Amino acid sequence: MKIAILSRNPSLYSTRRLVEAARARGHETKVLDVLRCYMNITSHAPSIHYKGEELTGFDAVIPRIGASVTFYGTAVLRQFEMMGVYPLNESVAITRARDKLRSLQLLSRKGIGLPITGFAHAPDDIADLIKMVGGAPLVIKLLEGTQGIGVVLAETQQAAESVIEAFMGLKANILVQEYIREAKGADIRCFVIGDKVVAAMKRQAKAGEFRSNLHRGGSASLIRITPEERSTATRAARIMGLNVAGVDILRSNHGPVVMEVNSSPGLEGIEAATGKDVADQVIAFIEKNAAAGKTRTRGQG
Ligand SMILES: Nc1ncnc2c1ncn2[C@@H]1O[C@H](COP(=O)(O)OP(=O)(O)OP(=O)(O)O)[C@@H](O)[C@H]1O
Ligand SMILES: [Mg+2]
Ligand SMILES: [Mg+2]
Repeated sequence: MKIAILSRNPSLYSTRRLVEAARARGHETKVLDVLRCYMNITSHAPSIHYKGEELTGFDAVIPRIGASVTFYGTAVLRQFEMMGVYPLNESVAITRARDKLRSLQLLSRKGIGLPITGFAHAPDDIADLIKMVGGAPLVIKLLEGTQGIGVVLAETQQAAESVIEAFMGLKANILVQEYIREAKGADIRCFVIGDKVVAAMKRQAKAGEFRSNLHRGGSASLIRITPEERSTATRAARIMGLNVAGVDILRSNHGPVVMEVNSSPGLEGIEAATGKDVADQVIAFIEKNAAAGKTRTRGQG
Protein backbone atom coordinates (compact mmCIF):
# COMPACT_ATOMS: atom_id res chain seq x y z
CA MET A 1 0.00 0.00 0.00
CA LYS A 2 0.94 3.63 -0.36
CA ILE A 3 0.25 5.44 2.91
CA ALA A 4 0.29 9.20 3.51
CA ILE A 5 1.05 10.41 7.02
CA LEU A 6 -0.17 13.92 7.75
CA SER A 7 2.27 15.29 10.27
CA ARG A 8 3.96 18.61 10.72
CA ASN A 9 7.26 17.04 11.67
CA PRO A 10 8.78 13.76 10.38
CA SER A 11 11.14 13.56 13.35
CA LEU A 12 8.36 13.27 15.97
CA TYR A 13 8.39 9.90 17.73
CA SER A 14 4.87 8.88 16.63
CA THR A 15 5.55 9.81 13.01
CA ARG A 16 8.88 7.97 12.93
CA ARG A 17 7.35 4.85 14.45
CA LEU A 18 4.46 4.79 11.98
CA VAL A 19 6.87 5.15 9.05
CA GLU A 20 9.07 2.39 10.50
CA ALA A 21 6.15 0.03 11.11
CA ALA A 22 4.65 0.62 7.67
CA ARG A 23 7.99 0.02 5.92
CA ALA A 24 8.59 -3.12 7.97
CA ARG A 25 5.27 -4.44 6.69
CA GLY A 26 6.24 -3.66 3.10
CA HIS A 27 4.36 -0.41 2.53
CA GLU A 28 5.43 2.82 0.93
CA THR A 29 4.98 5.94 3.10
CA LYS A 30 5.13 9.66 2.55
CA VAL A 31 5.09 12.13 5.42
CA LEU A 32 3.26 15.28 4.39
CA ASP A 33 3.31 18.59 6.23
CA VAL A 34 -0.41 19.24 6.32
CA LEU A 35 0.09 23.01 6.06
CA ARG A 36 1.92 22.54 2.73
CA CYS A 37 -0.93 20.55 1.18
CA TYR A 38 -3.08 22.71 -1.05
CA MET A 39 -6.25 21.71 -2.76
CA ASN A 40 -8.26 22.11 -5.89
CA ILE A 41 -11.87 21.90 -4.81
CA THR A 42 -13.54 23.43 -7.82
CA SER A 43 -13.46 20.52 -10.26
CA HIS A 44 -15.25 17.19 -10.26
CA ALA A 45 -11.92 15.47 -9.71
CA PRO A 46 -10.76 16.78 -6.33
CA SER A 47 -7.00 16.95 -6.00
CA ILE A 48 -4.30 17.74 -3.48
CA HIS A 49 -0.99 19.28 -4.40
CA TYR A 50 2.25 19.28 -2.45
CA LYS A 51 5.29 21.43 -3.16
CA GLY A 52 4.39 21.68 -6.84
CA GLU A 53 3.28 18.11 -7.41
CA GLU A 54 -0.11 16.46 -7.45
CA LEU A 55 -0.60 13.70 -4.89
CA THR A 56 -1.92 10.52 -6.44
CA GLY A 57 -2.10 6.80 -5.82
CA PHE A 58 -2.54 6.81 -2.04
CA ASP A 59 -4.51 3.94 -0.49
CA ALA A 60 -4.69 5.29 3.05
CA VAL A 61 -3.96 8.42 5.04
CA ILE A 62 -2.95 8.59 8.70
CA PRO A 63 -3.94 11.96 10.17
CA ARG A 64 -1.69 13.24 12.96
CA ILE A 65 -3.26 16.66 13.19
CA GLY A 66 -2.15 18.88 16.05
CA ALA A 67 -4.74 20.88 17.98
CA SER A 68 -3.40 24.16 16.60
CA VAL A 69 -4.01 23.11 12.97
CA THR A 70 -7.39 21.38 13.36
CA PHE A 71 -9.22 23.65 10.93
CA TYR A 72 -6.78 23.38 8.03
CA GLY A 73 -5.77 19.81 8.82
CA THR A 74 -9.31 18.44 8.76
CA ALA A 75 -9.96 20.29 5.47
CA VAL A 76 -6.98 18.51 3.89
CA LEU A 77 -8.11 15.18 5.32
CA ARG A 78 -11.63 15.75 3.98
CA GLN A 79 -10.13 16.34 0.55
CA PHE A 80 -8.33 12.96 0.79
CA GLU A 81 -11.68 11.40 1.72
CA MET A 82 -13.38 12.97 -1.29
CA MET A 83 -10.60 11.50 -3.44
CA GLY A 84 -11.54 8.09 -2.04
CA VAL A 85 -8.41 7.64 0.09
CA TYR A 86 -9.12 5.62 3.26
CA PRO A 87 -8.62 7.73 6.41
CA LEU A 88 -7.47 5.98 9.59
CA ASN A 89 -9.70 8.45 11.45
CA GLU A 90 -12.33 10.43 9.58
CA SER A 91 -12.24 14.22 9.44
CA VAL A 92 -15.72 14.52 10.96
CA ALA A 93 -14.75 12.34 13.92
CA ILE A 94 -11.61 14.38 14.54
CA THR A 95 -13.56 17.63 14.51
CA ARG A 96 -16.03 16.12 16.95
CA ALA A 97 -13.31 14.93 19.34
CA ARG A 98 -11.58 18.33 19.39
CA ASP A 99 -14.54 19.91 21.14
CA LYS A 100 -14.78 18.60 24.71
CA LEU A 101 -18.34 19.76 25.24
CA ARG A 102 -19.63 18.22 22.04
CA SER A 103 -17.79 14.98 22.86
CA LEU A 104 -19.24 14.77 26.37
CA GLN A 105 -22.75 15.41 25.04
CA LEU A 106 -22.41 12.58 22.53
CA LEU A 107 -21.01 10.22 25.16
CA SER A 108 -23.72 11.10 27.67
CA ARG A 109 -26.42 10.35 25.13
CA LYS A 110 -25.14 6.77 25.00
CA GLY A 111 -24.85 6.37 28.76
CA ILE A 112 -21.06 6.46 29.09
CA GLY A 113 -19.93 7.25 32.66
CA LEU A 114 -18.80 10.86 32.90
CA PRO A 115 -17.79 13.29 35.63
CA ILE A 116 -20.76 15.57 36.41
CA THR A 117 -20.19 18.42 33.97
CA GLY A 118 -21.82 21.82 33.55
CA PHE A 119 -21.65 24.52 30.93
CA ALA A 120 -22.99 28.06 31.06
CA HIS A 121 -22.63 31.36 29.30
CA ALA A 122 -23.80 34.13 31.60
CA PRO A 123 -21.88 35.27 34.68
CA ASP A 124 -25.25 35.51 36.48
CA ASP A 125 -25.54 31.72 36.32
CA ILE A 126 -22.16 30.92 37.89
CA ALA A 127 -23.40 30.36 41.43
CA ASP A 128 -26.05 27.87 40.31
CA LEU A 129 -23.63 26.21 37.88
CA ILE A 130 -21.21 25.52 40.74
CA LYS A 131 -24.03 24.14 42.88
CA MET A 132 -25.18 21.92 39.99
CA VAL A 133 -21.84 20.10 39.71
CA GLY A 134 -21.67 19.58 43.47
CA GLY A 135 -19.75 22.63 44.69
CA ALA A 136 -16.03 23.14 45.26
CA PRO A 137 -13.49 21.66 44.84
CA LEU A 138 -14.15 21.52 41.13
CA VAL A 139 -12.32 21.45 37.82
CA ILE A 140 -12.60 24.22 35.22
CA LYS A 141 -11.49 23.49 31.65
CA LEU A 142 -11.05 25.38 28.43
CA LEU A 143 -13.08 23.55 25.78
CA GLU A 144 -10.17 23.30 23.38
CA GLY A 145 -7.21 22.95 25.71
CA THR A 146 -4.63 20.22 25.40
CA GLN A 147 -1.66 18.81 27.32
CA GLY A 148 -3.31 19.87 30.54
CA ILE A 149 -3.03 23.58 29.72
CA GLY A 150 -6.26 25.37 30.58
CA VAL A 151 -7.32 22.82 33.22
CA VAL A 152 -7.67 24.38 36.66
CA LEU A 153 -8.57 22.94 40.06
CA ALA A 154 -10.57 25.44 42.12
CA GLU A 155 -10.39 24.34 45.75
CA THR A 156 -12.97 26.73 47.19
CA GLN A 157 -16.29 28.22 46.16
CA GLN A 158 -14.66 31.66 46.04
CA ALA A 159 -11.75 30.51 43.86
CA ALA A 160 -14.20 28.73 41.54
CA GLU A 161 -16.35 31.82 41.16
CA SER A 162 -13.47 34.14 40.37
CA VAL A 163 -11.76 31.74 37.93
CA ILE A 164 -15.02 31.14 36.04
CA GLU A 165 -15.73 34.87 36.00
CA ALA A 166 -12.24 35.56 34.66
CA PHE A 167 -12.57 32.98 31.86
CA MET A 168 -16.02 34.31 30.93
CA GLY A 169 -14.63 37.85 30.90
CA LEU A 170 -12.02 36.70 28.35
CA LYS A 171 -14.82 35.15 26.26
CA ALA A 172 -13.17 31.76 26.69
CA ASN A 173 -15.43 28.71 26.42
CA ILE A 174 -15.15 26.60 29.55
CA LEU A 175 -16.81 23.66 31.19
CA VAL A 176 -17.09 23.06 34.91
CA GLN A 177 -16.66 19.57 36.26
CA GLU A 178 -16.94 17.51 39.39
CA TYR A 179 -13.43 16.92 40.80
CA ILE A 180 -12.74 13.19 41.02
CA ARG A 181 -10.63 13.36 44.17
CA GLU A 182 -10.54 9.59 44.64
CA ALA A 183 -8.54 9.21 41.40
CA LYS A 184 -5.64 10.66 43.45
CA GLY A 185 -4.01 12.45 40.52
CA ALA A 186 -4.00 9.36 38.30
CA ASP A 187 -5.79 8.64 35.06
CA ILE A 188 -5.78 5.72 32.64
CA ARG A 189 -4.98 6.15 28.97
CA CYS A 190 -6.56 3.38 26.92
CA PHE A 191 -5.21 3.11 23.41
CA VAL A 192 -8.05 1.84 21.25
CA ILE A 193 -7.64 0.41 17.76
CA GLY A 194 -10.87 -0.76 16.12
CA ASP A 195 -12.91 -2.47 18.81
CA LYS A 196 -9.99 -3.32 21.10
CA VAL A 197 -7.92 -1.68 23.81
CA VAL A 198 -4.46 -2.70 22.56
CA ALA A 199 -2.51 -1.00 25.37
CA ALA A 200 -3.27 0.82 28.59
CA MET A 201 -1.14 2.90 30.92
CA LYS A 202 -1.64 4.65 34.19
CA ARG A 203 -0.43 8.21 34.38
CA GLN A 204 0.31 9.60 37.81
CA ALA A 205 0.64 13.32 38.42
CA LYS A 206 3.81 14.56 40.04
CA ALA A 207 3.63 15.57 43.70
CA GLY A 208 1.50 18.66 44.34
CA GLU A 209 -0.19 18.45 40.91
CA PHE A 210 -3.59 16.99 40.03
CA ARG A 211 -3.07 16.84 36.26
CA SER A 212 -1.50 13.56 35.20
CA ASN A 213 -0.45 14.69 31.71
CA LEU A 214 3.07 13.55 30.84
CA HIS A 215 3.65 17.07 29.50
CA ARG A 216 2.91 18.34 33.02
CA GLY A 217 5.51 16.07 34.59
CA GLY A 218 3.33 13.00 35.15
CA SER A 219 4.83 9.50 35.03
CA ALA A 220 3.49 6.49 33.16
CA SER A 221 3.33 2.84 34.10
CA LEU A 222 1.69 -0.35 32.90
CA ILE A 223 -1.75 -1.09 34.32
CA ARG A 224 -4.30 -3.90 34.13
CA ILE A 225 -7.71 -2.50 33.35
CA THR A 226 -11.03 -4.04 34.35
CA PRO A 227 -13.51 -5.44 31.81
CA GLU A 228 -15.79 -2.46 32.58
CA GLU A 229 -12.98 -0.01 31.83
CA ARG A 230 -12.18 -1.90 28.65
CA SER A 231 -15.75 -1.76 27.37
CA THR A 232 -16.13 1.89 28.41
CA ALA A 233 -13.04 2.79 26.35
CA THR A 234 -14.03 0.87 23.22
CA ARG A 235 -17.61 2.13 23.37
CA ALA A 236 -16.43 5.72 23.78
CA ALA A 237 -14.18 5.45 20.71
CA ARG A 238 -16.98 3.91 18.68
CA ILE A 239 -19.49 6.62 19.71
CA MET A 240 -17.01 9.28 18.61
CA GLY A 241 -16.58 7.44 15.31
CA LEU A 242 -12.84 7.03 15.83
CA ASN A 243 -10.98 3.90 14.67
CA VAL A 244 -7.95 4.90 16.67
CA ALA A 245 -8.35 6.83 19.90
CA GLY A 246 -6.74 7.58 23.23
CA VAL A 247 -9.54 7.31 25.76
CA ASP A 248 -8.74 8.91 29.11
CA ILE A 249 -10.54 7.43 32.08
CA LEU A 250 -10.66 8.29 35.79
CA ARG A 251 -11.42 5.67 38.46
CA SER A 252 -14.26 7.29 40.37
CA ASN A 253 -16.48 6.10 43.24
CA HIS A 254 -19.22 5.73 40.65
CA GLY A 255 -17.17 3.56 38.30
CA PRO A 256 -14.98 4.49 35.33
CA VAL A 257 -15.65 7.98 33.97
CA VAL A 258 -14.40 9.21 30.62
CA MET A 259 -12.63 12.54 30.66
CA GLU A 260 -11.93 12.82 26.99
CA VAL A 261 -11.31 10.95 23.78
CA ASN A 262 -8.22 11.99 21.84
CA SER A 263 -8.13 11.52 18.08
CA SER A 264 -4.36 11.67 17.59
CA PRO A 265 -3.03 9.77 20.60
CA GLY A 266 0.76 9.81 20.90
CA LEU A 267 2.76 6.58 20.71
CA GLU A 268 5.82 7.47 22.76
CA GLY A 269 4.37 7.27 26.27
CA ILE A 270 2.22 4.22 25.64
CA GLU A 271 4.92 2.20 23.84
CA ALA A 272 7.46 3.02 26.53
CA ALA A 273 5.10 2.16 29.40
CA THR A 274 3.74 -1.07 27.93
CA GLY A 275 6.59 -2.31 25.71
CA LYS A 276 4.01 -2.96 23.00
CA ASP A 277 4.48 -2.29 19.31
CA VAL A 278 1.39 -0.11 18.94
CA ALA A 279 2.57 1.39 15.63
CA ASP A 280 2.62 -2.09 14.07
CA GLN A 281 -0.96 -2.68 15.21
CA VAL A 282 -2.07 0.61 13.68
CA ILE A 283 -0.62 -0.41 10.32
CA ALA A 284 -2.10 -3.90 10.62
CA PHE A 285 -5.53 -2.30 11.20
CA ILE A 286 -5.14 -0.21 8.03
CA GLU A 287 -4.17 -3.32 6.03
CA LYS A 288 -7.30 -5.06 7.21
CA ASN A 289 -9.72 -2.18 6.76
CA ALA A 290 -8.50 0.16 4.02
CA ALA A 291 -10.61 0.24 0.89
CA ALA A 292 -11.15 2.97 -1.68
CA GLY A 293 -13.96 5.32 -0.70
CA LYS A 294 -14.58 3.52 2.60
CA THR A 295 -15.69 6.24 4.99
CA ARG A 296 -18.88 6.42 6.96
CA THR A 297 -19.51 10.00 5.94
CA ARG A 298 -17.74 9.99 2.54
CA GLY A 299 -16.19 13.33 3.25
CA GLN A 300 -19.53 14.96 3.91
CA GLY A 301 -20.12 17.39 6.75
N1 LIG B 1 -12.79 16.03 36.71
C1 LIG B 1 -11.53 15.73 37.01
N2 LIG B 1 -11.23 15.18 38.21
C2 LIG B 1 -9.95 14.89 38.55
N3 LIG B 1 -8.90 15.11 37.73
C3 LIG B 1 -9.12 15.65 36.52
C4 LIG B 1 -10.45 15.98 36.10
N4 LIG B 1 -10.38 16.48 34.85
C5 LIG B 1 -9.07 16.48 34.52
N5 LIG B 1 -8.30 15.98 35.50
C6 LIG B 1 -6.83 15.81 35.45
O1 LIG B 1 -6.30 16.82 34.60
C7 LIG B 1 -5.65 16.25 33.45
C8 LIG B 1 -5.90 17.10 32.22
O2 LIG B 1 -7.28 17.12 31.90
P1 LIG B 1 -7.80 16.83 30.43
O3 LIG B 1 -7.29 15.54 29.93
O4 LIG B 1 -9.25 17.03 30.41
O5 LIG B 1 -7.10 18.02 29.65
P2 LIG B 1 -6.32 18.14 28.29
O6 LIG B 1 -5.64 19.44 28.38
O7 LIG B 1 -7.26 17.95 27.18
O8 LIG B 1 -5.28 16.98 28.16
P3 LIG B 1 -4.83 16.09 26.90
O9 LIG B 1 -3.48 16.60 26.51
O10 LIG B 1 -4.79 14.72 27.48
O11 LIG B 1 -5.79 16.22 25.77
C9 LIG B 1 -6.21 14.85 33.35
O12 LIG B 1 -5.32 13.98 32.72
C10 LIG B 1 -6.48 14.48 34.83
O13 LIG B 1 -5.31 13.98 35.44
MG1 LIG C 1 -7.50 16.67 25.22
MG1 LIG D 1 -6.26 14.41 28.77
